[in-house]
Amino acid sequence: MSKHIAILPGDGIGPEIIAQAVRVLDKLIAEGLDADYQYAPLGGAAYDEYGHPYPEFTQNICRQVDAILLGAVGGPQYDKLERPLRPERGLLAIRKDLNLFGNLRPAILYPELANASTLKPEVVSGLNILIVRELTGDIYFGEPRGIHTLPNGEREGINTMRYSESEIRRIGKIAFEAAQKRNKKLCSVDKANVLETTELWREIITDISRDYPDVSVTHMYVDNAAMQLVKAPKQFDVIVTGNIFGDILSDQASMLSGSIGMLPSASLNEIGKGMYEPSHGSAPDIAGQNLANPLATILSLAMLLRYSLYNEHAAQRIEQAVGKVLAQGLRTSDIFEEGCQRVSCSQMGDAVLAAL
Ligand SMILES: NC(=O)C1=CN([C@@H]2O[C@H](COP(=O)(O)OP(=O)(O)OC[C@H]3O[C@@H](n4cnc5c(N)ncnc54)[C@H](O)[C@@H]3O)[C@@H](O)[C@H]2O)C=CC1
Ligand SMILES: CC(C)CC(=O)C(=O)O
Ligand SMILES: [Mg+2]
Repeated sequence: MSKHIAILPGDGIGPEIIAQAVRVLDKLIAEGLDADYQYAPLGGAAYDEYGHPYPEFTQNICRQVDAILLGAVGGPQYDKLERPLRPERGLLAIRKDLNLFGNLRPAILYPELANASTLKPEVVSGLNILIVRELTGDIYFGEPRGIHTLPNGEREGINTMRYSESEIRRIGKIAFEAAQKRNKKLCSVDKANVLETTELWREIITDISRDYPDVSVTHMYVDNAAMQLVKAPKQFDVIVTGNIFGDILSDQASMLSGSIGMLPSASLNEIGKGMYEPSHGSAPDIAGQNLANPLATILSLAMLLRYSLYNEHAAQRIEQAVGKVLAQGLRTSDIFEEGCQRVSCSQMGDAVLAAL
């Protein structure tokens, strides 16, 4: 049965990087992949067209399809809008609406990029970490929130960090199962020395660990985890953490793999429906210049094929094609080094297509 995909280009570099991933998808469809796709706006693009960052038009499409491929949202022109209308709220809304609580962010260093990392090659060579980030809870969603005026006339900003036991259990399960398929090491990252929310997090992860005796579990405070990721990143196999800590640590981990332009992601619900997007944002500083690295988006398409279309063969073909173009010495500016050939976003797309 044909699979349906929604393509949400979004804002900034979103349309440029998505265009390259869609060329790859087109080629797979032309060669027999049983899938079709349609476009819908999200974020600032949706606000411009429909007055809302996650309009009904997009909701109706995204609720029906099997998988979604997203570019990125946001841009300075939207930063003065009231919060509920901002692009980033559209992104949070679609994640919540589709219950995409399980965010997988693999930080893998392609051997050819060992020198692109800002860390010494011996610190990062062979790096292969999976960050499992909870995506629909925590301080990004907790109520109350807002900016209020206190009785003394001073303003106060409020956000609320919250996690229920069931939310922790379901992300914990995903992380333990992922660790079982890898090197069976799970590090749960929290701030249980200070925050009750994460005291509960640690208690529940410890409780679940009894169901996975083959996985060795450690717990680490987030400040130490940030330091250890730079000091000795290869000590980690799978990291599980909440929404805000995972957001920050995954950007940090991206630099271990050379560039944030290399880090794909999958956001899954309980029935395998997923939204796939690069871990980076809309990069307004380079938007419209054909400079962005499209590989994180192309690798996100590979994850879509693996986790929502159950087509491991096509996923591996894409990942191998990315390996090949890096081995050929082609580099967008973010991963460029002496002796390599600097290419644009669309030229990188050309090369991946040719290598497929
Ligand atoms: N998932 C999403 O849609 C996300 C959206 N955002 C939004 O994106 C906008 C910009 O946010 P920033 O904090 O600047 O983060 P960003 O990730 O967009 O950019 C950070 C830096 O990385 C570079 N960069 C990012 N992706 C790249 C790529 N594919 N190739 C080459 N260089 C790349 C940018 O040029 C910039 O220098 C904001 O409006 C923010 O809210 C931020 C993070 C995630
Ligand atoms: C709107 C933000 C939570 C997006 C982001 O930074 C991310 O998902 O990594
Ligand atoms: Mg982020």
